[in-house]
Amino acid sequence: MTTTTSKAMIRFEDLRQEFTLTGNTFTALDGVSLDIADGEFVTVVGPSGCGKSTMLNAAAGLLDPTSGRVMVDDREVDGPSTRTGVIFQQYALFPWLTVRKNVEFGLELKKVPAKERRVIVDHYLELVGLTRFAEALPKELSGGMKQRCAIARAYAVNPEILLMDEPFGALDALTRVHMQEQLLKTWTQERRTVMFVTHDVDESVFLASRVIVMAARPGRIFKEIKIDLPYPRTEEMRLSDEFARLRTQVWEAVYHQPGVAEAHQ
Ligand SMILES: Nc1ncnc2c1ncn2[C@@H]1O[C@H](COP(=O)(O)OP(=O)(O)OP(=O)(O)O)[C@@H](O)[C@H]1O
Repeated sequence: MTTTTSKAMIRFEDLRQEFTLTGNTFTALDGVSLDIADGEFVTVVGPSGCGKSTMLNAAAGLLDPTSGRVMVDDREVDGPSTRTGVIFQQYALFPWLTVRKNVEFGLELKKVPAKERRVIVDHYLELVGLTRFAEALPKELSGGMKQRCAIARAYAVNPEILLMDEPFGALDALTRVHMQEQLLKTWTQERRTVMFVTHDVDESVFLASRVIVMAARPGRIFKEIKIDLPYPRTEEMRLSDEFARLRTQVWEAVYHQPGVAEAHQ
């Protein structure tokens, strides 16, 4: 399926990704073509193993495509870039650095002056609720707190593109909802382009202006669902009939695909 929007920030062009394991070649992605517009918020959902992370890793420049390519702002992706912030579910922090120093790390690399760094770090620590833990080491934090620290670190360098792979998966339900709201708040203010992989159908609908549903064997785009709910998204919206209708639509596209029910029997 090909989707064309006016100005693509991320463009997948007929991407095919094969992996060879113990002599067997496996096609993780086949014929993936997709445009994600500048400033757009796209979520990617689909059954386990359909290639969601592979697609995100290709956009992050962490893979060498078998054929096809990924373009960012009309340039072929051939490795990681500072324009792109990547947040994984299990994000490794530097264990020897405090929370503050972890968040500050990318800013030091970018040679941001110390005074400015402090303001930025304070802002993002507050955003993720870690102000009181600024001087703690990662080993002193819970899993959810570590993840929030990783998120603050990625946001702090203000990348144009955020690639997020199940970033809130390890958080408790309340923190997760808070982080979704905060992510949308920063996105509406700063309009980064976001590609967000999730297993959670509610999350996919709440965040996105477009949900991409993938199918497996081989991994490919199965359906796109436009989410016409206005921003800012509110708690009332989550409980609305329109949200319920969209959630059902995405749910059916993910779980009523041919072969999905059988794969889980
Ligand atoms: N580096 C790799 N080497 C070999 N196989 C891989 C590699 N990365 C992914 N795969 C395989 O490619 C397929 C797609 O994996 P991927 O992690 O992209 O799926 P996913 O949709 O993100 O899955 P999940 O929802 O379970 O996280 C899987 O069958 C996986 O085993």
